Amino acid sequence: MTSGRRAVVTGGAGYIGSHVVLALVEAGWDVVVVDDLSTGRREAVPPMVTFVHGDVGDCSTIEAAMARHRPHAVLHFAGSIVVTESVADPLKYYRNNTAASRTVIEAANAFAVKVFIFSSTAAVYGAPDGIAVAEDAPTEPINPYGRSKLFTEMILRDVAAVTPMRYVALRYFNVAGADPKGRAGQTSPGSTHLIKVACEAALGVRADLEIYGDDYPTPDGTCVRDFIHVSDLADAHVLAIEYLLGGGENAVLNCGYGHGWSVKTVVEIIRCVAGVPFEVRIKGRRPGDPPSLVADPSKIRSRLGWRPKHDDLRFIVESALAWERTQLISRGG
Ligand SMILES: NC(=O)c1ccc[n+]([C@@H]2O[C@H](COP(=O)([O-])OP(=O)(O)OC[C@H]3O[C@@H](n4cnc5c(N)ncnc54)[C@H](O)[C@@H]3O)[C@@H](O)[C@H]2O)c1
Ligand SMILES: O=c1ccn([C@@H]2O[C@H](COP(=O)(O)OP(=O)(O)O[C@H]3O[C@H](CO)[C@H](O)[C@H](O)[C@H]3O)[C@@H](O)[C@H]2O)c(=O)[nH]1
Repeated sequence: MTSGRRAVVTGGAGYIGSHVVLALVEAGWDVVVVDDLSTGRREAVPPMVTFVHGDVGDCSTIEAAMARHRPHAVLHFAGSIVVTESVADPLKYYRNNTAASRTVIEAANAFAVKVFIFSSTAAVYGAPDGIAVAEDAPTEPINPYGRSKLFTEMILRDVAAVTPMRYVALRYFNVAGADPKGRAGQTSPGSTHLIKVACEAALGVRADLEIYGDDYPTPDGTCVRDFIHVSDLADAHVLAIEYLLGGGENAVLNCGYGHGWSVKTVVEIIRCVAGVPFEVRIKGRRPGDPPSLVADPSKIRSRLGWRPKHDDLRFIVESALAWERTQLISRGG
């Protein structure tokens, strides 16, 4: 049964958005997805969810969706997400992440939406020291992707200061894994994410895995990241909406578990869980990669009461592998 509350979810046909849509439907929300399918898939949107095909950077598209559906909340996932691409084509990122977000925020405001949840990123911190980073750490992004998201956080802060809109910007660390019930997973074509790529290598979809740099100032020389299961992240979104509806103040919150794993360790765990010794090649550093990014998650725990259920890298990998196997079967592999 629905609660009569409606959410517009931009980018809801993508990896994270599709998991959040499932969580919202389970929480009783009516959901409208607006997505241009540039990296998302129509099949990722469940049948009970309204789908609008269009670019959220186009004000007539997003305004029409707001006018028609009059949402109580907007969750804004749509965007471009590849750090190296942002280095090569910064204008794409300032258009699709900053300018398009401005358009979505403007449309939400025009239709008096009071609750706005934004997909931000740990990339806003740049290259912090190896210690877990809290939200009040300096924001000094080292790539256009991180800057394009930080600008949107700034727009939100300025707009919320003079309107009734309230927002939560969630700074995701490295999102991985798939829905434990097998209903959703990562499908973006040509994904560059470590766990996705390594699972594809383990299943023979790719010839090998390249490790980008083993000369970083980290314990084993490879980069360190804080991997969060996508379903725990989805739960954080539902809690963030409830928090704002309950009168919570604007907030910027880290989404991570608070411990880091090196690229080499992740690869070893994937080899072990998959039971296949796929080939790994050490390559040079990838442009835009910080050595270490680990969250201090104290604030999201205290502010939202968020308690992750899947803080276990083996479980994350198992769910990602299970999803990849279903993709192989559906492709007839
Ligand atoms: N995956 C991660 O580890 C990670 C980490 C930090 C932040 N994020 C952020 O989370 C959000 C979702 O990321 P994801 O991993 O699900 O990526 P994704 O590529 O799977 O999803 C993005 C979705 O947005 C859609 N989209 C892109 N531009 C659009 C536009 N202009 N209009 C309408 N739809 C558009 C795509 O078709 C896709 O469905 C992004 O904003 C990303 O920056 C992701
Ligand atoms: O084939 C690969 C893929 C990745 N890596 C390494 O694995 C680490 C993680 O890389 P990912 O591409 O999986 O993720 P990023 O840390 O680059 O970025 C991810 O998390 C960020 C926040 O931390 C951003 O939000 C971004 O959208 C999201 O892609 C990096 O050191 C990268 O060099 C490899 O060695 N080989």
